[in-house]
Amino acid sequence: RRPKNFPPGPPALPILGNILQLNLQNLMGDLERLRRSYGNVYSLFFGPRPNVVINGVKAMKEAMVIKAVEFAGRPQDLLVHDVTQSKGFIFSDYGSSWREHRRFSLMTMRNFGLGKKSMEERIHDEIQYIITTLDKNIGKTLTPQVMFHNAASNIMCQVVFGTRYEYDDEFITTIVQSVTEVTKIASGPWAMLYNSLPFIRKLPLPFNKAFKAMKRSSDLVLRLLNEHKKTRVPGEPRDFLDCYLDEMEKTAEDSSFSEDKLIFTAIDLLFAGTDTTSNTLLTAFLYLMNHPHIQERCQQEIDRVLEGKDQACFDDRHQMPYMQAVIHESQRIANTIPLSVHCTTKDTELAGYSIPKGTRIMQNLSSVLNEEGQWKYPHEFNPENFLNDQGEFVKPDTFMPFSAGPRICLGEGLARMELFLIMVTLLRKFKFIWPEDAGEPDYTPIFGLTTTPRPYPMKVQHRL
Ligand code: HEM
Repeated sequence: RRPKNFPPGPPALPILGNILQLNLQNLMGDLERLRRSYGNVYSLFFGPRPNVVINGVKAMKEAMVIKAVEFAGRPQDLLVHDVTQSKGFIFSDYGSSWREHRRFSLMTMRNFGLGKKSMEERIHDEIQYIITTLDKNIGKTLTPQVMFHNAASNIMCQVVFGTRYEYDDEFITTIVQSVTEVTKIASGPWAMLYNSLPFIRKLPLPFNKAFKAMKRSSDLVLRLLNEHKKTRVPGEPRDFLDCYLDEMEKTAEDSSFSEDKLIFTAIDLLFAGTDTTSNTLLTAFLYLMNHPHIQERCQQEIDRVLEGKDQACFDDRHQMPYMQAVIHESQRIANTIPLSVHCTTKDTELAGYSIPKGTRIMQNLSSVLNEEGQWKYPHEFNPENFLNDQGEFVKPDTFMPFSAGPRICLGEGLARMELFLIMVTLLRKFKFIWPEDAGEPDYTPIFGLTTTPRPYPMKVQHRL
């Protein structure tokens, strides 16, 4: 039963709640249908537990920005939480451990050059590997999925482990495969059932594969951590692992920093920073190939601003309003994380409804990124969504692909830098062409924890 003055929603069955009425493979269509019936704030039962779904920018801001702390928790009984043994950072609840780890991670990434030149150099180094791959494929048709995935993963590996890996390296392929497997299970129907029906958790069902896959990853990171411990010089950190080990020595024994948490925080960063950035890049190039006039306009702006310069730097974005608009529009359309799960930290109210402490909250970010009435062209790929009448770049409040409030994406700065430098450098050098024999592009993405474009082919030519 819904508590008093709780957001409305469809009638629910005992034990199962609403799960039989939902497409557990892809919730997005159902969430939109229910929004039309019940409004921007409604509730659904996953098993016996009520979840409040938040849609649209108005309710999203009230929850995530105005009542920030009240909505900043994370549920502690989800599959992803159990798979990371409650030691990860992304799924940790609002509290001192999360706060200390968030502050530490942000500071460490900044010190490693986030927003500064050295991080730009690391990204440019990795771009050279993308260029080599593309150079080898001039005139041929390639599938860019693995290339962008490896590039994004290597940038994170440099930050976290201080090294990049060859694309066929066993360490990185095992981690990437395991993380992909966990992600796939965690966003599929078995995770929904695990999260909804606690009594099935001990049964030998397919969600157990997620635990095995995570164990493979954590064993590998532990191996790397042990190597780091042997070779590190205290006070002279080479990467995130070293910084964390320094921090553990500085802080009291009862602090929230521990080797176990380091392992899962490292995996979290790798996971959070790989699929997200690579899927956004894949979406951007899919649309740019099929909108050649937009691609050409980007290239004209890039050529003009970078004339006489060896390479782009992140500050060049201020001179590139059109490119900025295209990147932001790609992120809007990519809808990379369509849903984020939070939990209330105290009894609160939203849109006039009462929501008790500990209620699961589903933040439908997708509903904001294509909300009618908020965008000039909510349902089409059009950079004009981010340009005013003078052709200047403007970022509406409704642009929330990184979420908002205290749990806003920790890697926003890094992701924005990667997207800008990678897209500008590649568009300057290459022309991206949709192969003549590829048929009509299929823009319908594959739903998951991160939205992925369907695999597609790409042709490249040199421009200069
Ligand atoms: C285009 C790329 C990216 C997008 C669209 C994206 C989006 C998001 C979103 C929507 C959230 C959930 C926020 C919430 O629950 O309210 C999130 C959280 C997070 N992201 Fe990203 N992200 C991207 C790249 C990255 C990168 C490169 C990193 C690496 C450092 C990263 C690290 C994280 C972490 C650690 C969290 C959890 C924050 C917390 O719970 O306090 N993300 N991201």
